[in-house]
Amino acid sequence: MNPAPLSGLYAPSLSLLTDLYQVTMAYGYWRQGLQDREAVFHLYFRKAPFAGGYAVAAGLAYAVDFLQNLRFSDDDLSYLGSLPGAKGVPLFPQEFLEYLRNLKFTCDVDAIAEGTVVFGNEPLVRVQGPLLQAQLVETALLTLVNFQTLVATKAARIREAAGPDTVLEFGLRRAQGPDGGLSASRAAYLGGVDATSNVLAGQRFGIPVKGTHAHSWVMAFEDEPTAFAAYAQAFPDDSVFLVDTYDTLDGVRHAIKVARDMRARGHELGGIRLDSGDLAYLSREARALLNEAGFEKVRIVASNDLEENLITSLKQQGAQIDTWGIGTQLVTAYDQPALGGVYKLAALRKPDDSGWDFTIKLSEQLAKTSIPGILQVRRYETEKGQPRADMLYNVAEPLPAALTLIDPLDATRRRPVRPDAPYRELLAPIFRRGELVHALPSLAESRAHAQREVQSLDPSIRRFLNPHVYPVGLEESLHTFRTNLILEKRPQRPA
Ligand SMILES: Nc1ncnc2c1ncn2[C@@H]1O[C@H](COP(=O)(O)OP(=O)(O)OP(=O)(O)O)[C@@H](O)[C@H]1O
Ligand SMILES: O=P(O)(O)OC[C@H]1O[C@H](OP(=O)(O)OP(=O)(O)O)[C@H](O)[C@@H]1O
Ligand SMILES: O=C(O)c1cccnc1
Ligand SMILES: [Mg+2]
Repeated sequence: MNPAPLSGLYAPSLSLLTDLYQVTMAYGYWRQGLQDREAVFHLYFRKAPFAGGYAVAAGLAYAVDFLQNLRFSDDDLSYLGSLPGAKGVPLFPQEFLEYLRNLKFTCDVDAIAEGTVVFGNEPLVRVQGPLLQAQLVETALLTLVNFQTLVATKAARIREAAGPDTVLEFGLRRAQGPDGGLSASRAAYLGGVDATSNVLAGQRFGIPVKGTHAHSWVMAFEDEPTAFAAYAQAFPDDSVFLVDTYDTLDGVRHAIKVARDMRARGHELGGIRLDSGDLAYLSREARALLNEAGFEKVRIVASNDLEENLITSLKQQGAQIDTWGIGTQLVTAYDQPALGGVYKLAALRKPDDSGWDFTIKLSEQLAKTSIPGILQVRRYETEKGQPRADMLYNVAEPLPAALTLIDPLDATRRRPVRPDAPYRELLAPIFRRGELVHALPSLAESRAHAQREVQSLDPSIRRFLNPHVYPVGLEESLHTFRTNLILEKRPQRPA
């Protein structure tokens, strides 16, 4: 068989996109007769990435595709059946594989919409259903949501720095492989860039595709003016010249010369691109040369290892750049290459069906101790829609009349909730008993939602340096329950 490594990469029916231990646990649960015990898991991260104040949720559309197509094919089952245990006997017996063959995803899934701003400890996805199934999907959900949330957040930061300028994503060549490149282009667009150079992402997701040309184009001709003229011949109305192959300001002069010829033929040069040197100085000089020659509308594109802090600095230096091309730093989330999202068991139906056992993972660090319950995130907002504070609460327990938020890391930090405070609930039903019950928005709609969401945050939470910490609290009765559960589970050793 000749494997076609790319063709299936995004086919969402990747039922073996998992860690082996999910399948071994599934078999173990099945042997114990625990496969259908109702369980609740939450997917959440603990700290916003890039030392920032927020994250932009992304990846849900991929997760939905994955879950909708969760079915073990004959190929999947024969592969699992071929796995040997230590003594050479198959790791998984045939009866279990038959069980998997008939397995249908029947869980309830609630999730926060893509593009919504989210904070540490908030479940982005909640899965409730048969223990075996809810466990089995852990790894896929994490890999689909972690990376895209990370890149969407990076893109939102770059958008913040660029303000109204155009931002182009140029990352495919430096991405973490083809999947990294494709899902990064999607997440970057969701998070706020305007277009991508990645043509496959354009085709698959409808993202606008844009680009200039490389240094090799200039090097392939006898001199720079000839190269520019040749490009203009091919693209009389869609040319952006890369001017820094030999000498940037000479390059600008050559671009102006060709732009004059273009204008004489009824066409206009779109822009020039700077890809090295002092981008602040060179862009100012280039702008002056272009304006003097009557080319005020020719855009100045900059690229070269840019990211949000450099963009901010260049703007402070008076750079005359109106289009930012960002590759490596964006698609690899260079300064924080992974979001540490986790998936934790938070509730199990009691064996006699008389209610829930809420479960907790203890840790030496309170920050890593999980939150028990069947959680919902309630976002309190001002009348103008500015988020003020989020409350995590257990939907399986009645809410008291008077609500207080308690910081999960410092129980002395409390905020009473005004009884009339407007709010919205962030987790919305996506699947009910395995059926999709939610019409997913288009990528463009999620992108517009992300822009509104980020803009609605107070600037103190959006800033890059030591952002203000957005308040996320546990509802008081949840806090009390969790504290008591920690005390109950933690061994009390005598001093
Ligand atoms: N005015 C500026 N202030 C701060 N950083 C800048 C400024 N101009 C450029 N930079 C950044 O400095 C870094 C190094 O720029 P430099 O011109 O040395 O590029 P380079 O990688 O050496 O160029 P080349 O790609 O031609 O080798 C890049 O990340 C670039 O974005
Ligand atoms: O810098 P990034 O944000 O990753 O943006 C993409 C980079 O890719 C291209 O050149 P490449 O890096 O391949 O060659 P160069 O470094 O010689 O310009 C382009 O000219 C940018 O510099
Ligand atoms: O179109 C461009 O200018 C481009 C595309 C990919 C990488 N760097 C630049
Ligand atoms: Mg480069």
